[in-house]
Amino acid sequence: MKQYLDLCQRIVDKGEWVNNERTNKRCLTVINADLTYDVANNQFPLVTTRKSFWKSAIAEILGYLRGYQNAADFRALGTKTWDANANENQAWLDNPNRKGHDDMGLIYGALGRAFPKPTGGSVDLLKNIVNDLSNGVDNRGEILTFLHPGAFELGCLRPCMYEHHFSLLGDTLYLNSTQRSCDVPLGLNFNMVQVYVLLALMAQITGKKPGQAYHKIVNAHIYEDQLAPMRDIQLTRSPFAAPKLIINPKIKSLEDIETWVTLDDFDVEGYEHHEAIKYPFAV
Ligand SMILES: Nc1nc(=O)c2c([nH]1)NC[C@@H]1CN(c3ccc(C(=O)N[C@@H](CCC(=O)O)C(=O)O)cc3)CN21
Ligand SMILES: O=c1ccn([C@H]2C[C@H](O)[C@@H](COP(=O)(O)O)O2)c(=O)[nH]1
Repeated sequence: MKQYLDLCQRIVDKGEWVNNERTNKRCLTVINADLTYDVANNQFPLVTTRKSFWKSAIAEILGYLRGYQNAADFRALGTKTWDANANENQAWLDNPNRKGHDDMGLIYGALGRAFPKPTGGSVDLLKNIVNDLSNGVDNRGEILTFLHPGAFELGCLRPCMYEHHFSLLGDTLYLNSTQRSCDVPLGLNFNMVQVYVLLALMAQITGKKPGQAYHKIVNAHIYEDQLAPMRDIQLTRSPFAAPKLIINPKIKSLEDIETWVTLDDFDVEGYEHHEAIKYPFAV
């Protein structure tokens, strides 16, 4: 939590204003931040200086792992967070590749679960990684990527957290996740949860011990209409201790994640938080 607040404070104190064309808003911006999550000791990086809707964040990452590309599928899992990007962004509404209401196009898991090969056909990156790790193999390239520059015009948004690289040292699993663009008041709340859950879940289904998760952020920003609530409300609050994440131990395979896992299989213990803050969302 301290590292999150430090990043917010750094943006407020040292950020530079950058005009963003896609959203037509200005963003107070810094370049490069490195966050670490202690999954080994179950220090769940949930924001406590406002109420965090952690179940929505887990629904998003489950949807990515399942290869979803439709906002209705994300709603069925328990989050409405993709509705606006699927249905309210004019550039995507005008894009001839959009296949109707709720379509998000070729994004995130839709790419990572069927990454097109230059020679034809596709690779299920996630399945290969799970197979390797389950067999104790780390080929130094256990990379789940959602980034395909040739597919940008086929999706409603380029992936923000675009790469997850898994590593084994003995029977301990590590994760390095990379994010190109980060809406710190809204998105990062979720992204910290997602990096943590991804390592915890992958360790559980491959029979490894979770170690640390390292989260690299390149462009970290606060939109102009989010600055006052961040600076004048959230940053004046004192954080509470980190809660614990409980994952149903019956989740044992990638197939479990693909078929029956729901948000009921996740719980948080000891979550003390301040009141919710409603931050504006830039579409
Ligand atoms: N501008 C922007 N910021 C983002 O963080 C973001 C995007 N766009 N587009 C793609 C996804 C969607 N994400 C979202 C979308 C909405 C919320 C949001 O409204 N959060 C509220 C309430 C969540 C709830 O009730 O479930 C919050 O207070 O955290 C968060 C992340 C993250 N990503
Ligand atoms: O997981 C996510 C997804 C999105 N975001 C934020 C980062 C930016 O504010 C927007 C995406 O806009 P781009 O113009 O494509 O950079 O969404 C996030 O923080 N986390």
